[in-house]
Amino acid sequence: MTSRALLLFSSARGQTRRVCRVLAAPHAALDLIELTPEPPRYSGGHDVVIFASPTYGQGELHHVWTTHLPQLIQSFGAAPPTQGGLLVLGDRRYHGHTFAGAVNAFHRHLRGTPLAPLLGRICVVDPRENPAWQQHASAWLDVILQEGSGGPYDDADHHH
Ligand SMILES: Cc1cc2nc3c(=O)[nH]c(=O)nc-3n(C[C@H](O)[C@H](O)[C@H](O)COP(=O)(O)O)c2cc1C
Repeated sequence: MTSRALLLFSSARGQTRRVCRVLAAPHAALDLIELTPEPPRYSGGHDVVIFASPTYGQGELHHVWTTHLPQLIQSFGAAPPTQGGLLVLGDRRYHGHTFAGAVNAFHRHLRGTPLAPLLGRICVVDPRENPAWQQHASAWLDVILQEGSGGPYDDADHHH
């Protein structure tokens, strides 16, 4: 049985949407779902769960996450994912003091919950400043998806 992975993202101006689409494109077993102001209806069935948010409001999560995280934690907590991670977008050039502050916000919300393991794999992306963001974030995603499939970490090495 193949395991399914979920990349749940929000985006106010389209950058996080673009990044998530690019990252998800090569992975057929990765469901890409956008979190919107409407209450999310999570149906379950994912072994791997990744949350992605841009940073807004002086180092905070995008408001859609702040609104829905408590309910999402409950929904996912019933059958917590075995693997996961967090993807955070920020802008170091114009928001240096609060750069990628959504990471801290995710920490405040998820620590002590069944989704706390997501805090173990965090990827920060600043596409304007780092032209190599795709390489960096794809490698991060590959590690999570490989772990989720239950295969040994260095399995790929044996196929070359
Ligand atoms: C009003 C506003 C506030 C922002 N605040 C921060 C911030 O505090 N820290 C940060 O790193 N980036 C901040 N950003 C940058 C966004 O996180 C970045 O542009 C991101 O790519 C936007 O993603 P989106 O297009 O998916 O909404 C801010 C952007 C805007 C427009």
